[in-house]
Amino acid sequence: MRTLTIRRPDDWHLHLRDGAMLEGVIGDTSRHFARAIIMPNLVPPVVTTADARAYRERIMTALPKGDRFEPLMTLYLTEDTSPDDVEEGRTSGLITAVKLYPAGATTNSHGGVRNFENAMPVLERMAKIGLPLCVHGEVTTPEVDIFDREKVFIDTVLDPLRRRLPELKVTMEHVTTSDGVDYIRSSDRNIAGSITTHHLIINRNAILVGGIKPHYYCLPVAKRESHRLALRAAATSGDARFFLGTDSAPHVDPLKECACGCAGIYTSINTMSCLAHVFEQEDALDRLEAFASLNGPAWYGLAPNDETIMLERGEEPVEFPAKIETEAGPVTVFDPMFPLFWRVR
Ligand SMILES: NC(=O)N[C@@H](CC(=O)O)C(=O)O
Ligand SMILES: [Zn+2]
Ligand SMILES: [Zn+2]
Repeated sequence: MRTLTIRRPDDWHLHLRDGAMLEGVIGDTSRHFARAIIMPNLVPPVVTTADARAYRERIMTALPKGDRFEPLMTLYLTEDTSPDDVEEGRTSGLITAVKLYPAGATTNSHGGVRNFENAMPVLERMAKIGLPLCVHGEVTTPEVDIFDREKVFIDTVLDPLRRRLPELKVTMEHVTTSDGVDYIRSSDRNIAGSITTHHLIINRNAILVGGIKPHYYCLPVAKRESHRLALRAAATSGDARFFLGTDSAPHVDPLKECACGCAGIYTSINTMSCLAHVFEQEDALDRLEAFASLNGPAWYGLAPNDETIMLERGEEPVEFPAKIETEAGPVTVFDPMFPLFWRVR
């Protein structure tokens, strides 16, 4: 049996939701991950430091007894966000990043930023105090094709913003294109990118071939195969600017299996098995630790975890449930469409 021991991983982009869903999913993260950046797109969103403090308490209450897990809180940037509140959140150690959703870009993002001019005072303060901005990098202009929205965002929003505020640290979250990978690679500082588990595994065929498959629909939407290959190359390269952000985003099945299904894929439960499979396929198992456990903390200025986890590759496939049952309803688990042999011991 092959085994691989790595530092305990962290998830640098996670949706835990709230209430019954939070209770139903948090154990799948805390079982393997020591820390996670918690997305603030609740209804209503987490906009102030006080909101984030209260949400953090709800997360800690929902945590299974005995699990050690540190939620790294974020604030949802609006045009009314107060620079002083953001700075206080940072200084008190509560806030790890501020999250930018272009208005209407994705699930629960209607309160996001429409006019960047109005967000400049906060962004300037963040640059000054070294607080990273996490971005959902897609434009929402109706004329722009959904498969081009990441590239157009880089050209028309992200790059101009970074030229205007070169000291701002920006995490380009859930990078899905070779354009995103190239942009990060070509910049010498203050930018990094997270990559999801599922974008390393599926391309857009998974959503559309052989019938419409809502459980492979997420935002940014999976792109063509050449982009998936670019993401794989980036993730397995060891380049410290790329790290894991699962973007595990649970929705109950009725909200996905309908005429207007929500975006989001649930991967917390089998991410480490999927990643070990991908890195093995790429002959890069020795770089899994950098991607899942080292590059992220380095970017966020934190120490890697002291603990380790052991992955082992068995002869028989590991079975994961097709769905998890939560008090909010069933949530379908990401199916990579190949058997998984690696498990976390
Ligand atoms: N990734 C998704 O497809 N959905 C996320 C939102 C997001 O990260 O854009 C969600 O909150 O459901
Ligand atoms: Zn997003
Ligand atoms: Zn997300």
